[in-house]
Order: sequence, then structure tokens, then C-alpha cells
Amino acid sequence: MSTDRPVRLGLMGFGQTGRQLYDLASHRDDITVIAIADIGKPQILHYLLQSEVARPAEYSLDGNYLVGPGGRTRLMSTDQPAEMPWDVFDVDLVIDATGRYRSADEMRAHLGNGAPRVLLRTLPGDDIDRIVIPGVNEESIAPQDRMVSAGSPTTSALCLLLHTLSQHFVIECGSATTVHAYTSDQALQDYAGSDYRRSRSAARNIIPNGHEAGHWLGHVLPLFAGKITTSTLNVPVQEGCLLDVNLVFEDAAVTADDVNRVMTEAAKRLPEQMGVIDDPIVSSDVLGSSLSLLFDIQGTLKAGEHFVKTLSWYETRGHAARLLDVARLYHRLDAREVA
Ligand SMILES: NC(=O)c1ccc[n+]([C@@H]2O[C@H](COP(=O)([O-])OP(=O)(O)OC[C@H]3O[C@@H](n4cnc5c(N)ncnc54)[C@H](O)[C@@H]3O)[C@@H](O)[C@H]2O)c1
Repeated sequence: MSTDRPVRLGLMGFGQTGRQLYDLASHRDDITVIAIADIGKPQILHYLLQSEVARPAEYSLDGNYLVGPGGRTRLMSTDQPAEMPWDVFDVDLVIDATGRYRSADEMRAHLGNGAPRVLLRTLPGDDIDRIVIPGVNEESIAPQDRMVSAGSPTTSALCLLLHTLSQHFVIECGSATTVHAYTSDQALQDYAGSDYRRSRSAARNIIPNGHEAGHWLGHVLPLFAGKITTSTLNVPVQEGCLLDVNLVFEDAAVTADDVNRVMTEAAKRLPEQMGVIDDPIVSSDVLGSSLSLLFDIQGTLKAGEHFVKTLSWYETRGHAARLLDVARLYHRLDAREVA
């Protein structure tokens, strides 16, 4: 296999993340989205795409094909991984961005239908081959990985922060809370759901939720296994998230300026994944960013001897960009194996 040819991508789930990554891929010549499976009608999917992207006129619908700067993409009305004939499309990798199918068995259904590798947009439901966070553990990937997750937007932001700081300081423990835009699986009005708080109106409430990043953190950063608690506050904001991380440092001499300096230097080394900002921004200012973490210099505060609080911003587009990064990483790895 040659890396000269583009990655042939299959996509299941053309929601917010799927549309963003399709739009990003359409403007790059190293990835082609060959087929998209979604439960939505092609006309509605095209309509939603046009409302999402900066240049809607670039995209048209030709029967069951979405046509854009990246070429023609077949739209399939399919709701089960086992029903999607990936072998017919000869894809290199399938991204599952439905949020519905997160278990190893469900990922195997994609593999069984001809997907050589499956990449989840979310954290997995159970053990899979690997969780890959670009900028953190990408060197761990192996050719035999078949079921992979790119974490989640929150997981990426948290891992980038912790990985960077742990290269300079010893962190004893901490807590991370994402102040998170509401998601499409929440109800706009009070509506009986899977748990008490998630049954309340997303449009009216600050809703405390758990977050699975803490559970999976040790798979990406073994140093932090069991050391960081994670939780979510879903708020009535449509897009844009804020990660509030409180850390206990071993060394009492660490200052807020030290933390800011380390993050600023790291952002220069990973300009596609991380940035720093010293302006008084709010959540809507981060929309359109393809970074996974925008570190807020003014948000760093120290209390007592060992405790430092940090703030970082992110949104879905950054995660869409990272999903494409992971697809490229495996494409290059496969090409090296074949050579
Ligand atoms: N956006 C966020 O910030 C965020 C944060 C945490 C978790 N999540 C979860 O991640 C998942 C994906 O995120 P998103 O923002 O792109 O969600 P989304 O709801 O915008 O998109 C999901 C897409 O998958 C499609 N879909 C659902 N079930 C399907 C099925 N059985 N077969 C084919 N297509 C199906 C939907 O029609 C939709 O187009 C969701 O479950 C979401 O709740 C999102």
C-alpha cells in the first residue's frame, strides 16, 4: 500500500462530528470519504450539512450521492453496522460517529462486513485494541489494531493537558469537570430517560453528569490511572466546551506562571492540536477551532501550596480533525508494513 493514494474512508453517523470531519476531509487531498451510512434521509443530511459548513454552496446532492470538493460520496440509509457493505466500497477504515455503537461486538460487525479497521468517535463501551490520542500516545499504535477509539473531545483535551504537565511536574491527583454544551441525546423538555438528571430539560438546566474519561485515562496515560476524577456539567449552550481541571502538584514551588510557560511551549510543538490564549474569551469564541485544547492563560490560579486550577476550551471540530489524524496515522503505518 502506498501513502501516495488518499485514505479511503467509510463513515457511519453524519451528525455534528460526521459533518465536520466530512467538510475537513473534503478540503484535503489525502482523505476521501467514500460512503456515509446514516438513518437520516439524503435530502435532510445534505440540508444539515449546508447549515453547518462555512461554504454551503460547495456541496450538492445528486440522487444518493453527496457531491463536494472531495468528489462523490455514496449516502446509505442503514442503521446497523452489520447491514453496511463496507467491502463493496473498498474502504481502508470506518469511522463510527453514531455514538450508538460502542461495544467490541458492534465494532466487530463493521469488521465482519469488510471494514479493515474501525475507529470510534467516542470512548468505547468495553475493552478494544487501543485508544489513540494524537499528540499523546500515537507512537503506541500497532498494525494489528482493528478496533480503535480516538477518545472523545473531553478525553483529548484532558490527556493533552495532563501529558504536557506530567513531562515537567509530578502531579499527585486531581479532578476534571467539563462544562459541556448539551448533546443530541439530551431532551429539550423534561422527558423520562435513562437516569434522573438526564431526564431534565437540556435547554433550561445545568445538568451534572458523570464522564467516562477518568475510567479510560490509565489506558492512554498509565501514570494517571485512578488519580483523576472526571465529571460533566451539561449547560444550555449549543456548542463550545470548557474543561476545568484542578491538580495537586507534589512540588509546592510550582507557580501558575510555571504552568502557563510549560503549556505555551508545548503549544508551539503541537500547533495543530494545542493552542494558548491570553485574551478574556468565552465559549462562542472557540467555535470553528480545529484545536483539541485551547489553554486559557488567564484561567490558571494557585491556592495554598500544592493546588493549581486550569481552564481549557475546545469544540467538536477539533475532535473531527483528530479522527482524521488517527486515520492518517494508521494509513502511514500500513504503508510502512507493506513496503
Ligand atoms: N458533540 C459532543 O460534544 C458530544 C460529547 C459527548 C458525547 N457525544 C456523543 O457522541 C456521539 C456523536 O456525536 P455527534 O455530536 O456527532 O452526535 P449527533 O447526534 O450529532 O450525530 C449522530 C449521528 O448518527 C446518526 N445515527 C444515530 N443512530 C444511527 C444508526 N443506528 N445508524 C446510522 N446512523 C445513526 C444520527 O442520525 C446522527 O446523524 C453522540 O452519541 C453524542 O451524544 C457528543
